[in-house]
Amino acid sequence: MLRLVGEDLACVRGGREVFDGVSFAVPAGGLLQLRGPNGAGKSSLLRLIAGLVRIGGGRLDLLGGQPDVPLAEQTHYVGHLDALKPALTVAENLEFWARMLGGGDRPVAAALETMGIGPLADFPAAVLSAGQRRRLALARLVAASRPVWLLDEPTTALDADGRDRLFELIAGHLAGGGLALVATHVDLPLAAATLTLGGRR
Ligand SMILES: Nc1ncnc2c1ncn2[C@@H]1O[C@H](COP(=O)(O)OP(=O)(O)OP(=O)(O)O)[C@@H](O)[C@H]1O
Repeated sequence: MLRLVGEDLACVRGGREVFDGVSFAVPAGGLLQLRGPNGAGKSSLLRLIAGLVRIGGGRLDLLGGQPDVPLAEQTHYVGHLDALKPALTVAENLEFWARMLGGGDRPVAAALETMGIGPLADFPAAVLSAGQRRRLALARLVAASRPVWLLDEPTTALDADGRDRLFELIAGHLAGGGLALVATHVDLPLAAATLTLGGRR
């Protein structure tokens, strides 16, 4: 069974230790909520798991995953920067991401519908509002399926409908045997374990 295990993890950025001694285990169907004050290292931990920040110490393993596929390629990381190409349409942006992520297994139109932005498919991404951009970034989760979701403040800019769609998406992912780590300052209406990072500034 799938299980993401971090043992005694350390992270150094810009020559400064952000955290050390961080351990957790998230099983299939599990949600780990990352809490802690600004600068505690929540984003750094997600980026470390996504392979975007080097591991400074400790071990990180995805047990029961695809042994020949690097962990980073089994994760979906949705960060603060929505990383959209403004000149492309909403649908083209998602097609681009689905290809990048090796997905395409689910139709782009359905992924846009899931986040309630189907009618915006042919709009240039440049004209989207902050909440619409966030919905498009989250639609990537649907367009390409990966077992480990790493979501950094995913509720930012979302209205109540957007949040409901996001929570439904996460719940469906967990019910399907995936797992998720979510850095957030708000309480999620989903059963979750909590990992609180300290506050070295
Ligand atoms: N690219 C970087 N280079 C050097 N240091 C960085 C970099 N990014 C973040 N840091 C530092 O790492 C520490 C942890 O930052 P991080 O963004 O992981 O915290 P966070 O818990 O997600 O904070 P927030 O709640 O504000 O989003 C901070 O001290 C920050 O200055």
